[in-house]
Amino acid sequence: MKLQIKGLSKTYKNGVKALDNVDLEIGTGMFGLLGPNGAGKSSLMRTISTLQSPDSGSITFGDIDVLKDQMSLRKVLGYLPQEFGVYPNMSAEKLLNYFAQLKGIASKEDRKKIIKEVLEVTNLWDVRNKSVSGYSGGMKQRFGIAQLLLNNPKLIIVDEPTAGLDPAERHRFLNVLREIGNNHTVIFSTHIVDDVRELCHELAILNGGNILYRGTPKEAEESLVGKIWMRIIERDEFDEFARNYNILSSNYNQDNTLNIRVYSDEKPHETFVEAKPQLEDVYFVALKKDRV
Ligand SMILES: Nc1ncnc2c1ncn2[C@@H]1O[C@H](COP(=O)(O)OP(=O)(O)OP(=O)(O)O)[C@@H](O)[C@H]1O
Repeated sequence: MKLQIKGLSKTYKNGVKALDNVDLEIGTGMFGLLGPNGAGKSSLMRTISTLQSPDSGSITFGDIDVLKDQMSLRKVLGYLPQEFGVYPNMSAEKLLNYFAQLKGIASKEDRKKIIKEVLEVTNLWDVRNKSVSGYSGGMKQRFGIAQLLLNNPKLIIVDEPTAGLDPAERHRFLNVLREIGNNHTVIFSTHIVDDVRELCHELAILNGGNILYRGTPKEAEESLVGKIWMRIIERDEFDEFARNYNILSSNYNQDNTLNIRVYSDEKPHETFVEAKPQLEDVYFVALKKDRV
């Protein structure tokens, strides 16, 4: 089912324009919403999830008019907010049983079946008898996915789920999402470029409430072929290079030198070599252009 967002705007009471005439179309699969802190990702996610209202615009999911018929959307929605709050001292299995009852799954047999399924999908089956309050950050995030899968949602929204996870936990979490993305519409917000590169077949870059880019990661990278240039400089040369070139990113080498990546339509200087564009370059170019 397709999610269609048109002309969505939101200005908070303090005058911050969090969403500025956002148009976005999202189909089945993993969709990445990439943007820095404060870009408006959570505002967009909360609006789609019917937790807050926009000032103007429309949202439809299939034939559901999301802003008018919030209940219909909630029935098919699975939402994992940025902060899930505190978990009680209860085993994962018991807690899921409780959530399943809240979600109206009346038959004990049905609950048992779906709970087994969601524990297996999220790789928590072996630790189902352990208390969720004692889970690691990554396990808690996977539990968050398990609970939202209970009512078999058609639209899944996860807001910055990998923030604060260690690399192994992040990897495990992304694998779970990848599995789910095969047959659901999943919107996944993050400020981590690698999350999107590894996982999403389509992405949008959001900043200042505006969509700066919309397409596939591959198209995004191809759009910068011949425009990304690299060279190694000394650390203390950085300021001078920053004045003369459009530096997108710089990384330290072990010997105190820096690798810089520069955006330019032409070779900026004979000392630069052409680099293969990466999604991270696309992200920085979009943010830089937005600032000009
Ligand atoms: N309830 C609110 N009242 C006032 N301003 C808000 C409110 N919620 C968010 N904002 C502001 O709106 C802008 C967008 O915030 P939002 O939380 O949507 O961004 P985000 O991309 O999710 O960033 P983060 O990752 O930091 O949460 C920010 O400037 C934020 O300070």
